[in-house]
Amino acid sequence: MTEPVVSLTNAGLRYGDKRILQDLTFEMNPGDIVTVIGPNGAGKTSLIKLMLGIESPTEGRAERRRGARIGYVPQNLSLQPTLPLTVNRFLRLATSEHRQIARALERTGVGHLRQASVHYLSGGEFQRVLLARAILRNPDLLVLDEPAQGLDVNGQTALYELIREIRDELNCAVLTVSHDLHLVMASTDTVLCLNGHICCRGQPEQISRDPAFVNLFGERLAQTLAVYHHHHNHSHDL
Ligand SMILES: Nc1ncnc2c1ncn2[C@@H]1O[C@H](COP(=O)(O)OP(=O)(O)OP(=O)(O)O)[C@@H](O)[C@H]1O
Repeated sequence: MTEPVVSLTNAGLRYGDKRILQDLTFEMNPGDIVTVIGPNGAGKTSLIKLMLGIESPTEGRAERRRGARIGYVPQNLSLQPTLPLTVNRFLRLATSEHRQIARALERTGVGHLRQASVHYLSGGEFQRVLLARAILRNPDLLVLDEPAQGLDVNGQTALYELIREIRDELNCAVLTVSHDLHLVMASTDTVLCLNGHICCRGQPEQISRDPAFVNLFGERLAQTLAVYHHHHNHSHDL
């Protein structure tokens, strides 16, 4: 059996007196696509911090496989607007390997933007540049915090398809945080429903019938989502 890329065992997190996360036990293995959903303040970003090792659990354990490489696409990244910065130079902050940069940009469909200014990219283009940056070193775990924010429906679908293709090629584990439940239901293998603790988890169809999910998101939404899960066998251009 292969060792999980990252695992949490009864992990909890407190900030001072405030308990943010408790009793989290789950692991990510190569090829897994897991999406974390939950209301505002549920601890989704805090969970990512535990997985990335930015925060240490105040209870239980968080472990990463020795030598595991992690690629991270942040929720938002503000770049100093007065600083001239091309896409190429932005990625060179992460690696000096020209070939890696070219390959990653081609892979995410924005090879033609290499000399463009990062300040003039559209939301969808910038997300793809961030994704290229995250896959520069062939990560074992790709973590994306609301990657489809601000994209239109076609852009979101295309981005999720791209993430799935990258998973197939790199055989990495993918952990995503998303607020868009419809998209989640259509594009992930496993949903982890978080509200300080793991309320429920499983395949999208299964989850949408789980009482804990219905309780958290409401009957009507759960019913719409139950019929939403389907497989994409076609692609959408940006
Ligand atoms: N460094 C910190 N110190 C104290 N409290 C914090 C800290 N970081 C987060 N929190 C609190 O932890 C809780 C969970 O925050 P977190 O950002 O993980 O939630 P989230 O599910 O990502 O929320 P959202 O969907 O709104 O982005 C919030 O109540 C937040 O105020």
